[in-house]
Amino acid sequence: MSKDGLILPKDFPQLLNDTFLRAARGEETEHVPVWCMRQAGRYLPEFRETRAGKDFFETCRSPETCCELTLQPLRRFAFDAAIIFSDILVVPQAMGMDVQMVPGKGPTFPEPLKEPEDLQRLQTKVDVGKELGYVFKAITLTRHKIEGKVPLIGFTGAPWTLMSYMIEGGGSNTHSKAKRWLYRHPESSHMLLRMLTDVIVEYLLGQVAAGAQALQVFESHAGILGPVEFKEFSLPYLRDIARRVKDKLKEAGQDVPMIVFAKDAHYGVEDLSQSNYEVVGLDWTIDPRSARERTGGKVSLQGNMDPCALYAPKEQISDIVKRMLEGFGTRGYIANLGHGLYPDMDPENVGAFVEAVHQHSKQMIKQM
Ligand SMILES: O=C(O)CCc1c2[nH]c(c1CC(=O)O)Cc1[nH]c(c(CC(=O)O)c1CCC(=O)O)Cc1[nH]c(c(CC(=O)O)c1CCC(=O)O)Cc1[nH]c(c(CC(=O)O)c1CCC(=O)O)C2
Repeated sequence: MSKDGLILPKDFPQLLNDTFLRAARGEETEHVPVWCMRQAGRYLPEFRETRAGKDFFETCRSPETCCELTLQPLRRFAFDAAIIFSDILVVPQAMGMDVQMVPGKGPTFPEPLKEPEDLQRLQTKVDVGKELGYVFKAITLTRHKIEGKVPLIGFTGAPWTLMSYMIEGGGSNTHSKAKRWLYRHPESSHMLLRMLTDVIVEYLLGQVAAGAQALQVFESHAGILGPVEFKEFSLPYLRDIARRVKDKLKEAGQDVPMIVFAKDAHYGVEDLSQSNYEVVGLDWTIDPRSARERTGGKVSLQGNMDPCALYAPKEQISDIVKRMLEGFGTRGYIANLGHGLYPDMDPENVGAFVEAVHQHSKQMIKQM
């Protein structure tokens, strides 16, 4: 245990494939590592079978089921990393909000935050270990059961994305209720973003203590902000999270790569590459070569094939992957989609994507 009480993971099986971790740190690899956001998900028949008839958040609270769902895609595909099965909305729940996953509708908050006074409904001091201990248990169990095959990624939603859900009460096209707060109640907005940041820092540290070997922060709703609002309401909190998590981990002698994925935040790529994250995740609307130029070799990059390219015939997927690899280059690069897998995707095409990344990148690296 460190002097600050961060209990470090131990006694886990030895890691057999560290390609993903090396790529995150910009080190040499034999092939480009690949994983997919939402790789444990509804596109897999075995996922649908395990989830059948069970409430979504009940599933999230069962460490055994989360472990099983996390491992399912690894039994089919040669992914180079796994991401723990959970959801970003467990954080608002830990802060005292009721969140339900309504089939066919998605996340629903029966009592969203409407006015700044509603912040009083939130727990000010969240006991993260108590409220989110089930995620930590799932991580520890999965770290054992994964048998060192690949590293396990922990994750969280970023403050702005969670704030927008808490105010909108669910998904939204305009996010106008949440953005209204930014323009009308900037101080209360900052107060909520700070509260979320504090919980997220503890949550990520808890995930590492439980066994997470990398961390991804999802700012899924970055694109709804303009550059000015992004710099005020998203970026400072993303930076603060990485700095505080890294400072604590350093004290404990731990070095865990962190990935920031701010979807549709084209304008923020330069800033994100200087925000204490080792890896910047990209959606498919950014050209790989321009992302490399704009980040100037300061970080590794992750992404960014259009998920819909998985609807293409397999040979075409292979060509698209080859083009993407040529654009990013093979060093300091983690192949992924530009967003999560959709429920109607064909698992065979996911397999073709993974195979194409490995095959083309091995050839490219050999020819260097
Ligand atoms: O693969 C894994 O093991 C983890 C998968 C995972 C799930 N949720 C998230 C992840 C991490 C990852 O993407 O790899 C994270 C996540 N949940 C939501 C968001 C925001 C967003 O989509 O706007 C994110 C961040 C990543 C992202 O940007 O995609 C919020 C959310 N959670 C669910 C839904 C409904 C849905 O139908 O997808 C949403 C989006 C609502 C909206 O605003 O449009 C529920 C959900 N979470 C996960 C699954 C499994 C799957 O994808 O099939 C689901 C579906 C519900 C179910 O299984 O019944 C897991």
